[in-house]
Amino acid sequence: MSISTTIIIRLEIRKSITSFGDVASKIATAGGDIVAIDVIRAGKDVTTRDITVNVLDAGNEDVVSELSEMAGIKVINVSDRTFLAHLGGKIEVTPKMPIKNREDLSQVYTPGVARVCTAIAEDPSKAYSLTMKRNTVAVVTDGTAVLGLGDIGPEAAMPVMEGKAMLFKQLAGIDAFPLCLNTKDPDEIVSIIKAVSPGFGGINLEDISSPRCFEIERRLAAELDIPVFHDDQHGTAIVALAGLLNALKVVGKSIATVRIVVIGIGAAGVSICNLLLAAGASHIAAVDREGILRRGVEYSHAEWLRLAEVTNEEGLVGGLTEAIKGADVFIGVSGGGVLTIDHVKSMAPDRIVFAMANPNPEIEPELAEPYVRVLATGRSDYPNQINNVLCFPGIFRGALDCRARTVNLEMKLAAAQAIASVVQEDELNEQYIIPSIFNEKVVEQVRIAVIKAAIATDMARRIPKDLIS
Ligand SMILES: NC(=O)C1=CN([C@@H]2O[C@H](COP(=O)(O)OP(=O)(O)OC[C@H]3O[C@@H](n4cnc5c(N)ncnc54)[C@H](O)[C@@H]3O)[C@@H](O)[C@H]2O)C=CC1
Ligand SMILES: CC(=O)C(=O)O
Ligand SMILES: [Mg+2]
Repeated sequence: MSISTTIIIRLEIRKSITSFGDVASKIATAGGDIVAIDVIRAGKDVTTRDITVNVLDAGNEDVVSELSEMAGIKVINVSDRTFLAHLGGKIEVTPKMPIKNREDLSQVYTPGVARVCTAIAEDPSKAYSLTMKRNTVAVVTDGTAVLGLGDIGPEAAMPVMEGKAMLFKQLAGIDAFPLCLNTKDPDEIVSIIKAVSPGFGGINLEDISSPRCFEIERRLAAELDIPVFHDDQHGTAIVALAGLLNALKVVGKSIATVRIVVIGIGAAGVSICNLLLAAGASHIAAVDREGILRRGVEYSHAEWLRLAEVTNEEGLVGGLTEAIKGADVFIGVSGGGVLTIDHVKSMAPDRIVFAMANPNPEIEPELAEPYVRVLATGRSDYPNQINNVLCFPGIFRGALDCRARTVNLEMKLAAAQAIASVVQEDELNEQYIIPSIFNEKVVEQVRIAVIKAAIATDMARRIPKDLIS
């Protein structure tokens, strides 16, 4: 599947030779979709226009080269809106007050700042009130499992981490810093994160490949007293559970009895299986490259050995083809194109398909749609976007506000219920099982649910004013 993108083509059109109508039909024939036209200069014979065109990546060159070959047309420039949005990066640090004079300077900087430093040295917990710590999260990656792009390195991971930081800020008011590490060694990653942790209220691990991600998260959670949350594991699992709870209501089935196939038993897949089991699922087939996980096989991967004990109670042998036959639910967190139409057709009636791999889902939505009752992807350009962005802003807002020690199972289950409950029963339908990330209720409801669960399980170190009863 190609990813559509928007390009802006600046053209000179010599009116005595060709017309804008000819240009428009050439763009359409080459597979482009005109979304905006701006006149830059209108001369007697030559007009200059910026034409904004949606194209499939693969078709990008076709549109431009076809235009270049037209008589009376000169292509001046082509720019890609997505790349333009990334020029110089997407985030910056902004001071909360201006430094206008010497008095301001001596307050925010030396000598005044020294008294504040001394106060924190005497009582380190004051870092929460006198520094940005209480509202700040590190978004840490080693660039090894960036979206479904794989091990593309720490520099190439930056745009995703900057994007996560933007979402933290816009959706939950949290200041998040991307930290892209030039090491894949779990010992080194743990020790770097521990060393930088004093300045942060929480650690969001992102796009660190499995199985290293499990050990890294476990060690950090045990050794740090701030929440450590691997977004690809738990954020994804929480949103998948929320979507599934609502999808099951739409088709009138129960989580305890449905047969669920999860493919891609990496960071996201392991956590999805764990959370679905905790939420009452009892028939899960977990499938990876070595086939359906089953008891008695000596997997090198500790999480697979553990999952093999608690899934696939039927002892199914084989791969996706065998697992999906008669299944009610497919959840994909593997890679693009793994699921075929024949797989989908072999499922039970009222099929639920969550094809969540990014940027390309396990099956093209247009192909699957005629055969499924509920379809969701991880992308923003189709209905039912099951993406961890519905979770991480709210879960960290809640965890930071109650100064949670960790994010435990109860808090995760509460977050999933909260996301699901944003869609009211009378609004639920096949096309609307999960709220939009722009639905303002999401972050607030997740925050409240997470804080309540943290208080109930003794994980909260303070109760925010609005929740003191
Ligand atoms: N929609 C969402 O919110 C999220 C989606 N994802 C997507 O899920 C995918 C996996 O992400 P992670 O778990 O972080 O990566 P990961 O690298 O930890 O795990 C991927 C797993 O999928 C397996 N896999 C890949 N291709 C397969 C195939 N053809 N058949 C069977 N197994 C296969 C790999 O062996 C590996 O175990 C990526 O495409 C990612 O973009 C991940 C997190 C959130
Ligand atoms: C959404 C996300 O975190 C991922 O695809 O890795
Ligand atoms: Mg991710």
